[in-house]
Amino acid sequence: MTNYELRDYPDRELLAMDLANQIAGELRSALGHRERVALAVPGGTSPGPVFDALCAADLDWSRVDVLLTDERWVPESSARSNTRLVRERLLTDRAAAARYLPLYAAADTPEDKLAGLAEAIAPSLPLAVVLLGMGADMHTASLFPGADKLAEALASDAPILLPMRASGAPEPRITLTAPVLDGAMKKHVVILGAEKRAVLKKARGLPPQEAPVNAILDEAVVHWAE
Ligand SMILES: O=C1O[C@H](COP(=O)(O)O)[C@@H](O)[C@H](O)[C@H]1O
Repeated sequence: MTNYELRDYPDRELLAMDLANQIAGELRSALGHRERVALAVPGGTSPGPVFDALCAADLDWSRVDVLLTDERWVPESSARSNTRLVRERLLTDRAAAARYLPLYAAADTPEDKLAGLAEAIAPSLPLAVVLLGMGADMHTASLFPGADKLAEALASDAPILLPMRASGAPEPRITLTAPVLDGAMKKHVVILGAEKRAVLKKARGLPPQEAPVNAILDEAVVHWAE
């Protein structure tokens, strides 16, 4: 059974401020022990307000590597690009000094660029901090229930990155695998709204093949607001 802490916030604004402060504190503390540290963040609809607060945090961003937990295989010009969200809302203000490690490069499929993208990420691992989201179908990053490479991505010997295709995802994806995400020194999950809270409860006890979010929940902190 996964063991996580659930923090309730009175509203989304307080959640975003408090979570950004926690992540900033964890990055500062990690920078006290290592020359460079890595922060992985999700795309989608939930993390924007956290990014808006985190980008102003007073820390040595020039020693921080920022990467996504997963990317949709679309160019940055697409409104669905997770990179676009990160560039517009996280890599601004003080955080503009961070180094961005992309999970996308122009090519028809993720397979075309997989090796090079993974090679660029490898020296930054393990992640100091990961922030994840969760979809209403219990996916996290691009670990979707029923996805073509889910079993490979959940395996303890999974590579750093895998391409992923799933009926719940309109385009091909590329994702950090479960051991990379779960191996982060600090893990946070942001979920918003009553529906996702009920989904999280329902996920309890299910195997990660059915509820992929369970692959990363152990010892994570889940931040929730209505
Ligand atoms: O497609 C994705 O979905 C999840 C959840 O997104 P949300 O909009 O329901 O918050 C997200 O964590 C992931 O990074 C993204 O690629």
